[in-house]
Amino acid sequence: MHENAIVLFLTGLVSLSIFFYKRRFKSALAPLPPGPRGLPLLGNALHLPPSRPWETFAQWGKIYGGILYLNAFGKSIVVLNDVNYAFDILDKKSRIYNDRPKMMMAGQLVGWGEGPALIHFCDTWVEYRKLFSQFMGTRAKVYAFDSVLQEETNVLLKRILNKSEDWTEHSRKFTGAIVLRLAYGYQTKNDDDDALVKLVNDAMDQFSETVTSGAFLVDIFPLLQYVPEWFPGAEWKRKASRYRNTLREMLNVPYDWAKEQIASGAARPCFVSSLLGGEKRTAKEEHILKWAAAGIYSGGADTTAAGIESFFLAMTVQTSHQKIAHAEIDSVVGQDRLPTLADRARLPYFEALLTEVLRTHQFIPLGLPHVAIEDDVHDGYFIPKGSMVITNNWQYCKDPNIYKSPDLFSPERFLATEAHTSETDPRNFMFGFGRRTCPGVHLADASLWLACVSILATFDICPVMKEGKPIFPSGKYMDGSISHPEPFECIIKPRSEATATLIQVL
Ligand code: HEM
Repeated sequence: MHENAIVLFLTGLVSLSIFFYKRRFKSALAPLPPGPRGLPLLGNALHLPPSRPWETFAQWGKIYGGILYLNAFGKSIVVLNDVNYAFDILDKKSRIYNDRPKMMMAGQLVGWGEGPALIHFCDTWVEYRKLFSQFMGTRAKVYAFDSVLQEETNVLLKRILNKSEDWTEHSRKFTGAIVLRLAYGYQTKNDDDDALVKLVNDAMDQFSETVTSGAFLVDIFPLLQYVPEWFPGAEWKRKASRYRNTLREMLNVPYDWAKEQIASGAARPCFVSSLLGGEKRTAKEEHILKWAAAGIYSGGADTTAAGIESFFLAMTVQTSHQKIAHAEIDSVVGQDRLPTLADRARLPYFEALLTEVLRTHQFIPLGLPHVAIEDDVHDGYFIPKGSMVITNNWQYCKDPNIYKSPDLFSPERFLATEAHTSETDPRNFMFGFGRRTCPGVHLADASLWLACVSILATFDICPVMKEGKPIFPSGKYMDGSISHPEPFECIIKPRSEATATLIQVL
């Protein structure tokens, strides 16, 4: 017994020594990636841009290269400005880069840290990924829900026809309705008064507010989490508690509704019904299912809506490209029916146009941060364990090494001809990297395609005219991890009487 303890003690000591030796060895041999020089204790905290950080990161990239290192209050941050670093580090070494940073306000105090997008690398996260893959892991699985996508697209077109100026709101309702139907089988009726839609939207707004980095001091000084709610000035702590309650409701109310539907035999096919079935589940299994269903809503609604808004923005400016797409849709689909997912392969110009919109309008400019779970040396640089690794997707789309004349809006770059091959599809990186890559990629791709092609098949989108001159939108994007275009006006009108009638009779 006594000998065993000594052996255990010595083994532990040797492992620890090897660990520290390896770490020192790695860091001694390899320097940290280059980056702006920081101040003692604060590091680069004062350099970190409060707004549109992707632009500043790209400028630093010009000075320091494709990989750069920052430090904020002792926390290591590695920014990848070159997509090849992102592929080599986050895809090829995915095993050691699939953690997420601890977000004190959104993750810990409000509670989103238990959900699929923010949870640490652990068995529960593996379970989430399995469930997503079972339900929507391939294009074919998502296309099996094409009637849901088609019905909600019809509703979107009707709303645009009735009140075109509210197109932003319509886009959000469209994506919200799809994810609620797919996650819970819940079909929104009059969603202006729909309590469930309001509940999930409130939770999502609160998520966006709390997940924005640097918005809450507790994210920078985690010790503040121990401040009691009654403490003068601790409004943020009381806010965390209110938001936590909204989150709990958002998790439970739609899930319990879906369970009742299953029990009464009225459930529509959806994520919860397909995975829960009629079987009794353990509390742990239910917990995972509940969070995974909420992950579909939180991951899918705002992101895809930002994509549709970006499409409206691009079409307002790129009117000549819009005309070419109109002609293609007319020749393949005509004006007496709407396009369907089955038409996709026969609309190559529209496909290229949408791809160019995605390249030129990056609405998730920095992806979601990954965290290194081990020390690493990459390309001669030391990346310490715990480093937050950020991909600058915004910069990849502007990189002249990937795209010829990147500032030019040219769908043709994605049309392979005998003379040239198609350039890199931005979908290869805009959905993330490694094992954390977006599990909703096929759903996002299908719903975005169907909404945008149907809008173009039926409407003309043009700039507002003032004194005979077109007023083009600024094209600027707002701050936020999901970045929406700054509000702008455009004219949306039916292309013909035939397309207006087509929508009215839907
Ligand atoms: C155009 C729309 C969308 C874009 C651009 C997008 C993009 C992304 C990105 C960049 C990430 C982070 C990947 C990484 O860490 O490397 C992500 C994660 C995620 N997305 Fe999406 N997404 C979209 C739509 C959707 C949809 C429709 C769903 C759900 C059905 C969804 C669910 C999720 C979830 C659950 C995660 C977290 C995955 C994890 O951490 O393991 N997303 N998405």
